Amino acid sequence: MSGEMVSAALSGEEEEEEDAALGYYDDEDDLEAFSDAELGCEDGVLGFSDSLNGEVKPRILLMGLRRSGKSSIQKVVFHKMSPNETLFLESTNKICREDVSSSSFVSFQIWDFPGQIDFFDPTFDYEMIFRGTGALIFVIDSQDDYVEALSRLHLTVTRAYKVNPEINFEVFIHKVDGLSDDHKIEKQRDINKRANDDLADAGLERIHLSFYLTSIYDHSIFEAFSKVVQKLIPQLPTLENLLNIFISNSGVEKAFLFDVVSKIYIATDSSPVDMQTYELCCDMIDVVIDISCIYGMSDSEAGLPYDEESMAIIHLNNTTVMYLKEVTKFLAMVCFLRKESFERKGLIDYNFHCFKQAIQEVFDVRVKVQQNRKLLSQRRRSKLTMANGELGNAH
Ligand SMILES: Nc1nc2c(ncn2[C@@H]2O[C@H](COP(=O)(O)OP(=O)(O)OP(=O)(O)O)[C@@H](O)[C@H]2O)c(=O)[nH]1
Repeated sequence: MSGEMVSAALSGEEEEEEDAALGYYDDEDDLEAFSDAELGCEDGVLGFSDSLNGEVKPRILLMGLRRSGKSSIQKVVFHKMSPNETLFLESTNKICREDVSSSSFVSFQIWDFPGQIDFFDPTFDYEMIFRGTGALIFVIDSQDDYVEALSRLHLTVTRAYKVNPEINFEVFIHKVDGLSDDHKIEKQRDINKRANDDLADAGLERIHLSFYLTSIYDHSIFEAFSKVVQKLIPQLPTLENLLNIFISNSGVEKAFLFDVVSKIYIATDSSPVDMQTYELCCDMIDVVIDISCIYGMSDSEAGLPYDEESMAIIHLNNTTVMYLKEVTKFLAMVCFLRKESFERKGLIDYNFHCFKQAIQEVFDVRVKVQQNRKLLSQRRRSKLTMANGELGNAH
């Protein structure tokens, strides 16, 4: 009965285009607007002008003073580096940009600006950088004196806002692992107040800053990143709704949609998230990927050992079952349910199948819109070229 309800609610088109679904987020074909020389970049994987890609793959900048922890955050979240190894990371001496986009749902760029370089130098095109940005994360080292960091935050935020008022400004009060709970709250209150006072003095109180306490030594950095990314996903309400329908019809207590590489959750149902549940999900993803890496791949294979066959079941000692299943190339669902509910695994799997189809339909719409816009702009361009040609002949 419940299965039918879900299938009725979720199913739409009959055809299942698995390959298309798996390739939703590939945006390399669309990177056309700026040449590498204009961008001053080294690897050339960039498409600032392409706002559509920005919608499907949220684009995020990570900025902050020297040694605030930017590279460490990137390495720990996206490269599975252990926090202790970041002690040996070398400081970046020039403006350095790195893309994290090929293996994850999250498209993410780190702009590492060494302290002494003025990135508002007229030869440096900051307008172009901010124009295509969805979120700007500014990292402040909470264990250091943060007066300079706050003035740079103010400068960065005000300039960025002028270029693109749509940017979400996210402040990571970082390295809080060394602080007591009271001290953490006190730091957050102080930084929040000073940063907002500076904006008010400049008559810019409409700029909204969000603050997070983070550390690479626990899950707070993943949790904060999840919240930043979720704000940039236009399909979020639909994803949440689908997860709500799925859990209520399957006897599941909690379900998360995870980006497997980064362990960022891009959506969850509307019941509250507690940190422990989230940490368990992260641990489960680690176990699945690590075991698959060691035992699931042949020597010739490369890349992430994660495919449509990927799934795992873990029975906890408190009668809770954790169930992980592949949704797309980058995404997995992790759910929590009671042992009794798991006896109806057939129903859960059927509902999951409907859920997966619905997710594909959601992203299909985006792909179609993207393709239509591309076609339209191509037509416009060729019309313009023809008109110019005719004008040239008339002369
Ligand atoms: N205690 C603590 N130390 C951290 C944390 N994150 C980073 N660090 C340390 O901070 C130092 C600087 O980190 P980096 O990641 O190199 O900082 P960065 O901002 O990239 O520095 P530049 O490349 O100079 O701009 C390293 O020794 C890290 O181990 C954290 O959450 N807690």
